[in-house]
Order: sequence, then structure tokens, then C-alpha cells
Amino acid sequence: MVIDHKLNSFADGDALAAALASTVAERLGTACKERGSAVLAVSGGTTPARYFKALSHKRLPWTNITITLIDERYVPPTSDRSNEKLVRELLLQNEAADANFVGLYNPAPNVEQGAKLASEAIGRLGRPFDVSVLGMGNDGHTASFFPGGDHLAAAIAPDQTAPVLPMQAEGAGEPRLTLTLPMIAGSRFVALHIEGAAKKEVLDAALGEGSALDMPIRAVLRYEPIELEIFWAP
Ligand SMILES: O=C(O)[C@H](O)[C@@H](O)[C@H](O)[C@H](O)COP(=O)(O)O
Repeated sequence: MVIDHKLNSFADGDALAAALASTVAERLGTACKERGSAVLAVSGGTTPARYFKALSHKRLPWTNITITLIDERYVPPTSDRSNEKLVRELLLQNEAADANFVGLYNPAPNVEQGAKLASEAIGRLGRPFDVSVLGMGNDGHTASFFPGGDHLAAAIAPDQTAPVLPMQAEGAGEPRLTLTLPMIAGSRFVALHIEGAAKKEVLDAALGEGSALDMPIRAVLRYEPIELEIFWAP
């Protein structure tokens, strides 16, 4: 198995945020020039805050750009756990206030039905997405592909046709909605954004042999074909 992804290393998180925002902006700008519009899928969690702020100041034809989520905790957008809330507060600001936003959360009676509604909304965006930005947890999860997740095998199946699946797992906290592997890894460009020595060690382990069910980030790292770059700072 040959896994050879470009690793971009930075002195600190600020330098990484600036470079990642520029890379994403350049890809979105090119997509708008070539195809008239662009779709960007972003992750939540704690790591994206700085590049969200940097990206929000980029001058782009934001009215032609749609931002969506890689995954979502199944909580209303008023919750501090909501990725939609994070994106609205940090990314859909400044220049990027004009961007379109399509979230994953909807107040369906349960997360299974929520996934169906979210699949319809995501399906309307068309594929492939132009850019997907992933994070990673210390357990090797990415998106809401959690080890032990009740729909993990289906979500990381390369031939999965559903855009969104529900996910419940011990390490996940609340139930989640997640884009499936082909939606994410089939994007024209995928960035994996990780910070800290511990996550670098997890990544190095994930690049070795072993099952994607144990370290689900492997499903992305091993997807073919994929254009993936890693952005890392200590
Ligand atoms: O909603 C989420 O939790 C995510 O999209 C998730 O996949 C995240 O990227 C990782 O858990 C890393 O999270 P941190 O950046 O908080 O370490």
C-alpha cells in the first residue's frame, strides 16, 4: 500500500491558519472562475477557529460559494456543541458573510430521519465538492467516523451512495450526522488539519498497517484517487 500525501508543516497555529485559509481561498476562487460556483465542506471542533477567521476575510465571490459541514452533533444551532453555530459565528462573517450555508441539523424526530433529510439537502449541492477540510481526534476518528460507531462500516464504504448517515458511538457524545466517505474523499481537494504532537503521532500510526475500523482516518488516507494534503503545526 503506497500512501504518499503532502505534509505541510508550520512553526505555529497562526502560520498554519494563514496558509490553510489561502489554499482554500485559492481553490474556491479557481472553482468559481472555472465552474461559476463552489462548495466547501468544513469540520467543527476546536481546531478550525483560527483558519475560519482568516478565511472569512478573503475576498472571493462568496455569493457563489456554499459552505456546508463535514459532520454535525445532533443538537440545535443554539447549542454550544453545534458545528453550525461555530461556522456561523467564526466563518460566515466579514467578507464571507455573503456565502450560502447548508447545515446538516434539522429538527426531525430522530437522528435516522434527520440523516435522510440532511441527505436530501446535501444531494442538492451536487458533486464533487471543491474542498473538504477534515480534523482528526486522538482516537483516529475523522468527520464522525468514530471507532465502534453504529454505522461506521457503512459510512466508510467507498461505494456508499447515501451522502449523509447517522452515527452513534461512545466517544462521540451526542448522536451525530456525518457526510460519508465518498462525499468527503471524492472532493476535488481534501485538507487534513491537525495540530499538536499527539495528533502527529496518531497520524503516523494511521499511516501504518491496520484496520480503518480501528482508526477511521485510514479510510480517507487510503481512498483512491484522492488529492489530500496534511496541514500540521506543533
Ligand atoms: O464535530 C466534530 O467534532 C468534528 O468535525 C470532528 O471530526 C473533529 O474534526 C475532530 O473531533 C477534531 O476535533 P478538535 O479539533 O476539537 O480536536
